[in-house]
Amino acid sequence: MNIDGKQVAADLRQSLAQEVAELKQQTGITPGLTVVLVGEDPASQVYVRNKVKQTQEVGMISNEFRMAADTSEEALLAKLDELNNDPAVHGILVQLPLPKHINESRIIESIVPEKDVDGFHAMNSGRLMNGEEGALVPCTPQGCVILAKKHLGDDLSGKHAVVIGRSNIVGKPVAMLLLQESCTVTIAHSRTKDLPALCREADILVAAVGRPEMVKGDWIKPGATVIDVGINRIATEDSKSRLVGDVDFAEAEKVAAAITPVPGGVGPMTIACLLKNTIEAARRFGVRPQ
Ligand SMILES: Nc1nc(=O)c2c([nH]1)NC[C@@H]1CN(c3ccc(C(=O)N[C@@H](CCC(=O)O)C(=O)O)cc3)C=[N+]21
Ligand SMILES: [Mg+2]
Repeated sequence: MNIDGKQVAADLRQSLAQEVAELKQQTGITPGLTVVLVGEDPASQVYVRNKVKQTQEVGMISNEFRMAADTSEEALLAKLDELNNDPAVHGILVQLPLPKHINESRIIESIVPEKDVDGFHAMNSGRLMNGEEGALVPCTPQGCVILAKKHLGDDLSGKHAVVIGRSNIVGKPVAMLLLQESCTVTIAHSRTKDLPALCREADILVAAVGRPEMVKGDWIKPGATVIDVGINRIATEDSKSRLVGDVDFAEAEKVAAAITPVPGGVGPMTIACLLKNTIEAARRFGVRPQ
């Protein structure tokens, strides 16, 4: 069975539009999301365009700043300082990866945690790790858990979740969320021994490695729930390209009980959860207009 992330994301955005309308009516605050894009990567530009469109569709304010690829770290920090202090901006997203001459973690830590809608700031990741209230939680991991629950129901307790990938953006935070759901969590990575055998133990398999179709059908336990985070563009014979996940979908769908497709799985959920975080930030920290 396919888990239809596109549909789940559309449903979520519809309820977010309702929340935005209520927040506006009750407080006069319109949630505002600002995306900062450094450089000209065409894939990033498509992604930013989708984000802008969907932000506006739910009734939020969308702003976009494009800076040249050779922008200095100081110039980017100055821009973020301005956005940190702008009361109309509730969420700030700096599109990653950044050009090599810019120190990514320095940039992430310079966003005030209250506006860090990616949830990458140490204050937010620390709160997530400590199980404290009030963390802004990374978007893709939130999307993964929502999609897993779509198939399995709200109670994930006792399930063995295997997460392949240990990035700060997906692997580590999704593992923390699944632990919070009382799963038994294993984090696997490039040095893991006998990865196929480990994956075969998983009730919930989250693939977040960025290697096209790496996870094969015989890595999957019959009846498992497979969440494919990978978005890999590969060349096709007709010299075009197509998107594939980290999971060999054709093989895996025969074995799994449920699997997220690529495209139309986790990707749309990431954007919907970004909007959700921005509304949350506006609700908690937004200042009523005078
Ligand atoms: N600070 C930061 N935060 C991010 O969340 C972030 C980032 N930087 N850098 C780039 C990656 C990538 N990413 C995607 C999100 C949604 C889709 C998405 O919606 N994909 C659609 C279709 C894509 C297509 O057709 O090209 C899908 O999977 O169905 C893709 C990619 C967020 N990222
Ligand atoms: Mg890795």
